[in-house]
Parts: sequence; C-alpha cells; structure tokens
Amino acid sequence: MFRVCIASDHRGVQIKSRLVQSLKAAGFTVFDEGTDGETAVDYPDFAKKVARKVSCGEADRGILICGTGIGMAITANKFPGVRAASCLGEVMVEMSRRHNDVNVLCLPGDAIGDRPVDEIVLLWLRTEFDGGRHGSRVSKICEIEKSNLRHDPPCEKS
Ligand SMILES: O=C(CO)[C@H](O)[C@H](O)[C@H](O)COP(=O)(O)O
Repeated sequence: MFRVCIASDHRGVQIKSRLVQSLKAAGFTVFDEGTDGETAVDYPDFAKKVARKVSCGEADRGILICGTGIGMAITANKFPGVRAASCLGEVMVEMSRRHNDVNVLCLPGDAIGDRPVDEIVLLWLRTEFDGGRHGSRVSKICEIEKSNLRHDPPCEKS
C-alpha cells in the first residue's frame, strides 16, 4: 500500500483535513502528523516529522501545507533523500514529479483559493518520474548531498 505522510501548520490545517479524507478514500495509507487545530504552531516542527519519515523510507511520499509552502520546503530539504518543492497548480505539480522526482509536495494554503486541491494532489501522487536526462540531473543533486554529508568544504574554489 502506498504510504503518504501529511502535516500542516495552522494555516494549512483545513486543507490537510480535507486531503486526509480524500486520500484515504482514494485508497492511500495516510499518516497524519498534525497539527490538529487553529492554534499557531511552528512549521519546522511539522515539516521535520514528515521529512524524517520520507527520508527513512517509512513513507513513500510527503505532503506539507503552510501559508506559502516555502518554510516547509526549506525545512524538509535538510533531510537526506528528500526533494521538497512548494508548488501551486497542475503544471508545477506535474513537472515536479516528471522532471525533479519531488517526493515531498509543499502546498501554499494561503494561495490555494478555490483550486481543486484534492485533484492536484492526486495528480502529483500518480505522476511518475520521467527519468532519462532528468535522472542524470537528479543524480547530480544526490551527489552534492552525499558530498555535503561527508563534510566536504562547501566553499573551496572549483
Ligand atoms: O512557512 C511559512 C512561510 O514560509 C508559512 O507561510 C507560515 O504558515 C507562516 O509563516 C506563518 O505565519 P503566522 O503569521 O505565524 O501565521
């Protein structure tokens, strides 16, 4: 069963509740990591719960919602193997899968408006990575990450 881990801050909590229901109805295994109310919380606390699960292979994909998706993406991208992007709309969401193999989708709750967020997320979950030339490029990202993990000096002259 495909496992999706989802979390939001206070600005994304209503969209999250809606998505949890629709993803379960669509047959996904959903891990809901909060937040659960409108009380203000700090987005890194929730981004790290989802990013850790994706990084460790405990979830196949992650979804994060805050006001802009930006803080969530910045935080999630600190975790090895995570490729997170803040996307709005079908084109960005589809290309994030096809070209970048994004595994954590960050949604801008403040800007979703009346867009069909359930359909957009299902599109993202069902779109495969194209591989090919995009595979070589994503591999280069992975190499940079590996070299950072080996503590190579980041500022040496190239
Ligand atoms: O993470 C964010 C920005 O990248 C989100 O938009 C947050 O939801 C936002 O910063 C929270 O702000 P608030 O004024 O505390 O609601």
